[in-house]
Amino acid sequence: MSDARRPSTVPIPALDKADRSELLRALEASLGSAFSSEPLWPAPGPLVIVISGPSGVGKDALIKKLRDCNPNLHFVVTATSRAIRPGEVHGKDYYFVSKEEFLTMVHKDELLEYALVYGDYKGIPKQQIRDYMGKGYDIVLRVDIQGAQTLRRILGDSAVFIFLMAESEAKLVERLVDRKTETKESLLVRIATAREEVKHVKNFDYVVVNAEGRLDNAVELVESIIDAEKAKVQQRRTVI
Ligand SMILES: Nc1ncnc2c1ncn2[C@@H]1O[C@H](COP(=O)(O)OP(=O)(O)OP(=O)(O)O)[C@@H](O)[C@H]1O
Repeated sequence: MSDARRPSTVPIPALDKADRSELLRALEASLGSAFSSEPLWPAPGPLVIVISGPSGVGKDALIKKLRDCNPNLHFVVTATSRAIRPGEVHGKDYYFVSKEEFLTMVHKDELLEYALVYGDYKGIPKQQIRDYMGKGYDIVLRVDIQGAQTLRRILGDSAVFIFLMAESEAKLVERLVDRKTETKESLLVRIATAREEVKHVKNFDYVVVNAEGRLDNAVELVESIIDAEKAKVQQRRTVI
């Protein structure tokens, strides 16, 4: 502030002699208002983060690690009509429902997005997202590329879209083969689909390479993306 605007009647004590609170009071009096302790910038609102990528790239593996270290993230549990795989837990990995139950959810408009993927339905329950956003959680959605494209149409730029990619096609195929969950037919479909899917990366906001043996780096990069998004001046605001 220029000297011209400062009321000349308020004396500011010498900086090397005055105690801190005396100095602060004098500065306030001199400026004509008390210093506010209110935050200068509002806390960022909840973020919706969409993580996608080809089958076998490591989406589940990455999400498992993210979950361990980020209690403020809510990982949306997708409803699916596919059969449960060994080790999977109902209500944690997916809500495993019958095709009939799934179609009832569709008719009741309870899903943000749904699709038929490799013969099975997968969909995102809306209410779960609303509940957790209301509690201040950031939301993580794990969807295939087709789902990410639909979500982009629905959510536009209000959500953050991250494409998870392997370092090479060869490594992606090795991972799918080593996982031992696919038949010969479904392997071929997934690989052919992955070749097409990589072309959609341009519709995403970020790409994260999940290189062999370097899952931790991919997790750190996703965490950094979330931090950066939280620090943006123009915040994304999602309404579900
Ligand atoms: N960085 C990595 N290095 C080595 N193996 C990995 C890495 N990331 C994931 N994997 C392994 O690759 C396999 C495929 O990963 P995952 O099941 O997480 O893929 P996904 O993208 O969720 O696949 P889908 O869409 O078919 O469910 C798993 O066996 C997983 O442990």
